[in-house]
Amino acid sequence: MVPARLFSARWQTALEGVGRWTPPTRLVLRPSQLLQPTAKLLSVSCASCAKRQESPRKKLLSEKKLKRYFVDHRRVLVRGGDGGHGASCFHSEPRKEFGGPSGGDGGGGGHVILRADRQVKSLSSVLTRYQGPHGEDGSRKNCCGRNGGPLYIRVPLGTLVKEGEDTVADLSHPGDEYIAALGGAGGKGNRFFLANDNRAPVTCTPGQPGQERVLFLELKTVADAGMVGFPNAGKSSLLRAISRATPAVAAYPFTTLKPHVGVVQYEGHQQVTVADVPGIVRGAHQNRGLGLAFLRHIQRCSFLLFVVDLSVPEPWAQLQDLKYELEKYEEGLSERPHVVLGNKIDLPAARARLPELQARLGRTLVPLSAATGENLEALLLRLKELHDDHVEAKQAHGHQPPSW
Ligand SMILES: Nc1nc2c(ncn2[C@@H]2O[C@H](COP(=O)(O)OP(=O)(O)OP(=O)(O)O)[C@@H](O)[C@H]2O)c(=O)[nH]1
Ligand SMILES: [Mg+2]
Repeated sequence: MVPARLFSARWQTALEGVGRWTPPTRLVLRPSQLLQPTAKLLSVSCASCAKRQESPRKKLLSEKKLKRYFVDHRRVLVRGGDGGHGASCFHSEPRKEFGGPSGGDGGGGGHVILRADRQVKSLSSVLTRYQGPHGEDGSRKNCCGRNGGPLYIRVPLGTLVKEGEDTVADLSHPGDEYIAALGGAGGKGNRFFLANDNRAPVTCTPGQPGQERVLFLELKTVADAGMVGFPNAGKSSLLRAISRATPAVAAYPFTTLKPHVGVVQYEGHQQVTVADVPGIVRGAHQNRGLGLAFLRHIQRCSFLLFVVDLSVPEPWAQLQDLKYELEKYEEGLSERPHVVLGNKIDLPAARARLPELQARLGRTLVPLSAATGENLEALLLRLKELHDDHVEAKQAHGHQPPSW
């Protein structure tokens, strides 16, 4: 309650006789605010003067900065390590002048290996060229050179490895590995060529050069559900409402510049991952807007959540456009199991358009409001249904993803 003495006598007289009056919200002060000046004046508390000790929190990056750190494709030159050369020498010691050939073999060069790692979120940490460790040369006294160890490149889950037009690997599970470049074999020392008819070979062979390849790494976000919608439809707001992900929300188009994945938790530790990808505009398949770069993130999702803004004049046209763009990008993409989320039903204009869209779509439509949380339970239930159907289909196909 606000103490009466806070208002001046002039205010009090002006307000008398007006009837019931409630103070405007900006005049309402919280008790902590009222006490603050007194505490400062008296300065009796050491604690108030002490520097506030807050636990260090991770600095939140703006969406623009995140975009800079988020790299979803990379061209990489990988080269395996060269094999070490074989040695050519002869053993000799007092009283054993001709001890025979004793040149050791060279060590093998190290492979360059791509490994899927859950900790890595984008390809920004991947460099443009990698060289595997070389093998050591062989040496005297039959000593073989040390092998070059493997060089691991950590990549995010859902990385596709392409060479030219061909996809050579798909690293979608933690720990998946792909040998990007083989190390060269080590050369042979002259000891290797010792034979009955040749007791003193001088021949030794050089190590093989490592394999060299140019690979294209492409990241496709791996999530169960993908949110597809025009900019400002409320995709990020929805993801915030149903998961603990915190994508930026603002009233201008293209607020989201990189995909965000949120995890929706259900009872029994069941989890469904949902990806919020940047908004899609008409002509996205021709690379308009941020389109093409992010349509590939949708390609990987098992089922889709079309988000339409019910407050715009013709929401069904938005849905048609979205499906058209997906279909143009990849045939059959819009046919995947999906549900249409009619967002912003808290607005009167949206409520007015709801019956018409409901008549067109029937059960596929889930009207809701990310802002007020209205009908979010229906979305969570449908999401679980879609997920369960997907898991069943996967099991029926012997753990193979169903063909769309
Ligand atoms: N009234 C109302 N406003 C909403 C609702 N959901 C989102 N908004 C508003 O719509 C605007 C856009 O929301 P976002 O969540 O950023 O939309 P988006 O689809 O992620 O947009 P992009 O990232 O640009 O593709 C914001 O101003 C939100 O506050 C809703 O249910 N009701
Ligand atoms: Mg967004």
